[in-house]
Amino acid sequence: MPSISQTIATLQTRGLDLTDSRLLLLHALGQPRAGRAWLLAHDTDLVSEAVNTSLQGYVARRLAGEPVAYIVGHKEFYGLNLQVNSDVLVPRPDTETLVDWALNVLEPMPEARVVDLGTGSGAIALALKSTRPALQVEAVDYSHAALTVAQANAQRLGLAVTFSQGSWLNGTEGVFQAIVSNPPYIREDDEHLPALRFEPRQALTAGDDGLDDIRTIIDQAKTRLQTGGWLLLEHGYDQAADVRALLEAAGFANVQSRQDLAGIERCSGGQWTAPDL
Ligand SMILES: C[S@@+](CC[C@H](N)C(=O)[O-])C[C@H]1O[C@@H](n2cnc3c(N)ncnc32)[C@H](O)[C@@H]1O
Repeated sequence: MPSISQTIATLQTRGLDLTDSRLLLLHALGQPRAGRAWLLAHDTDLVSEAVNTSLQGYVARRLAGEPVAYIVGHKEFYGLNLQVNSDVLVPRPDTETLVDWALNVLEPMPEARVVDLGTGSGAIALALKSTRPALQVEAVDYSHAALTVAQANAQRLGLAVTFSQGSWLNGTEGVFQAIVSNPPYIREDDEHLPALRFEPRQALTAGDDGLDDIRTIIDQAKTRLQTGGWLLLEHGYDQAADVRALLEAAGFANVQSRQDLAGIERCSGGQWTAPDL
């Protein structure tokens, strides 16, 4: 029987990166909460035949392109361990930029009412609530299946977020101090879609230019933000100028963008200062 360190080395020779190799092995070993330190402390332990059989199944799925988060059933986002399945987008590290920006604009308003549109696994809403417990956080998704995942994450983490089903702001009532969303923004003919085939299509695409949902959200937000309230949107790597133009055309002020971890403008937003329409 091979040891843990030998098994990880073998997985890497088969084309898996080190992080995925460790995550899949921990999953096969029934140690979902353990990490690199646990593996190092047990590096000479032997991997049983039964564990290895499970592991080979996981490796085959990963090599076929399935995200490792779906195989192991969880993903870390903003320091939270979120459970995920194929009903929700796998939360991306880049989306933490949007959370940082929202927390920044909400700094003077610790008890603000804020909504996360298209919450998926609940990632953004739960990150906001866990960092600022006094915020009144709501979250909407069109997908019942996604809401089931998000609600389970909220319950497990003990975070009081209000979830509702609906289409963008139609799932909510009243006005907000901030509206935050990572909506679908990929073009229907985008060449990268095949690589994302394991994730729900309704989480990914938004019309010919990828901006259909962003247009809808901007239009709805105009009557659902308190004066001075912020609309903050994640978008594609080449959409910042278009999203800023849409926000400005809709009457938003202080329109600006934020860069992701790779230095690319991936979030844009503005403040609603015009009179209600
Ligand atoms: C890109 S995913 C973002 C998921 C999560 N917020 C995140 O950042 O990981 C977009 C989400 O929007 C949801 N969605 C798509 N159309 C919607 C609509 N009309 N109203 C509300 N949510 C919608 C999808 O179900 C999906 O969960």
